Amino acid sequence: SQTVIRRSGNYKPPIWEFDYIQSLNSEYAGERYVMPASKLKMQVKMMLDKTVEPLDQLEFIDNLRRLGISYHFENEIKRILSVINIKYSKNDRDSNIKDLYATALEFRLLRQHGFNVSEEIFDRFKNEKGEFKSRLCDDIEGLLQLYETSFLSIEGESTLEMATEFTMKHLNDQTSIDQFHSRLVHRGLELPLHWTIPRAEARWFINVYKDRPDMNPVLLELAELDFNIVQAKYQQELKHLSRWWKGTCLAENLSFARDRLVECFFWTTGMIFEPQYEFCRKILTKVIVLATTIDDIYDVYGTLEELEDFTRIIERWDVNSIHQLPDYMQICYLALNNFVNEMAYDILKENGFLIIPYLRKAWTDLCKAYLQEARWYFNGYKPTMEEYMNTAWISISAHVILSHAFFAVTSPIEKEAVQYLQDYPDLIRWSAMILRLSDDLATSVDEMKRGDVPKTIQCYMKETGASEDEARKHIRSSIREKWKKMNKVQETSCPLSKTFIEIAVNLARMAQYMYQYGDGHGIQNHETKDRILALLFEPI
Ligand SMILES: CC1(C)[C@@H]2CC[C@@]1(C)[C@@H](OP(=O)([O-])OP(=O)([O-])[O-])C2
Ligand SMILES: [Mg+2]
Ligand SMILES: [Mg+2]
Ligand SMILES: [Mg+2]
Ligand SMILES: [Mg+2]
Ligand SMILES: [Mg+2]
Repeated sequence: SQTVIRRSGNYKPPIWEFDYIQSLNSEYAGERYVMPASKLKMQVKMMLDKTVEPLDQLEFIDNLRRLGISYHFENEIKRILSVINIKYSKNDRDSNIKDLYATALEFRLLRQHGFNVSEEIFDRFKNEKGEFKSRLCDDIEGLLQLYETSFLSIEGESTLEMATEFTMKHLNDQTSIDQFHSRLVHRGLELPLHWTIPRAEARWFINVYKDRPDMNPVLLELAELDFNIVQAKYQQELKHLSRWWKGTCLAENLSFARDRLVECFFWTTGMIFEPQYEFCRKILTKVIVLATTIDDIYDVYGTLEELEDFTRIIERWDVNSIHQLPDYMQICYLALNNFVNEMAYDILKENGFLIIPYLRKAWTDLCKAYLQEARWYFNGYKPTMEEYMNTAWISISAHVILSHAFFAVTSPIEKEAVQYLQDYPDLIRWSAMILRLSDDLATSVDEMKRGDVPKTIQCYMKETGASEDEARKHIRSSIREKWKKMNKVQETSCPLSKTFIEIAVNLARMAQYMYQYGDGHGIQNHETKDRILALLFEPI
């Protein structure tokens, strides 16, 4: 047979090997810190109850969120915000004129917690021409709060749209501000709070909060202790997953593929961080590591004929035909089949609901999209932007990740919600689009070098004649537009749980986090390595 030329991704071996992961052993994993942590939580609850001034309550809540410990106080926070919301909606707001800082903070926290607030509240800060008053330029705290709040906007909210531009401009111009605020400003301009995953914010804000003159030592102590306890939990989960991954032998049998177990697990800690969702993180890590491997089969290694055969067998879900496949595809197919059956068994046992048809559909849709891209590549066809995006929002695998997440966190499983999910609702689509756009910004230059289907940047440049820089700028503004659609979806009622919606939104956040400095997943740049060290391996 003719010699087959196979591409290579030139992927480096994993940074963290099996033996290192198995050696992880944090003192915070034991019982020793359970009592001290619960004592500190009681103290914080009492402090929260004793806080009566609305602005103090809002700042307290915002600090709890940014320190990563608000999940312990959800009921208290909901109660406090409900009371504030009642006053807010009774038009009391005009009586005690709040400054921009308090107004923006209140708006952001109320909207974040699902209360219905209108951007008209900011009209008071505009001049007769409808622009923000120039005197606001010196109000750093106000500008910063308005900036962060503006990222919660939905389409049509022109005041918040204008607020983003206005605050970005004046925050960039700032010269004389104190160290604490300049760190918040720099951080926010790099990645807005609304786009940041909770764990990353917690690790960073704990350090900044520590230096604040008016910081609350009990809050700081609980934040540090809780961060370390949760991190130790992650390490236990990672050790278990690393044994599973080694047991599949996929890394050595498919050595052309990315071997990125830790990065795949890291994705899941950004998507759902609360300790009790261990099962979900384990499922999602397996989904992402399998998607990464299969993606490399289609993008790097498989011949078109092999890929056609693999896709056909996936479509039929026909384990009896895999003897026709080359060895590397047989073992990968069986790993996928075993994983799907294992998860389906767990869910059938727990919920009495058979999910195999739904998982099959997700993986089949993914492989068909992968095949479409491979056909374009091998035939040298350059898709239009529309053709590309119609396939690429599926090939980025977000719908697979989120379908599995749904079944992992939803109990009982209602048929109506399952059907709603099967049609890939807007929430899935916008999260997938942000993942796809972020991924293409970071990975497509290397993908073009090695040989791959033209991605968003290349399609846009071909279609409009734009330069690469203009294409990147267009994609970044397109990401902001997708966020407005996602912010809208969060408001509309749908049969999906708040927990699941948060996972979908966090997937978009995690995409921007992983790809902020280039391909953090495949190329393992030092920024992503440092972030994984800080979030998964190094206690505060
Ligand atoms: C989890 C993922 C987001 C999905 C599978 C691995 C990824 C990191 C990414 O990998 P990539 O090769 O960049 O995807 P694509 O560009 O080939 O679609 C696609
Ligand atoms: Mg203050
Ligand atoms: Mg390898
Ligand atoms: Mg691909
Ligand atoms: Mg790829
Ligand atoms: Mg890519």
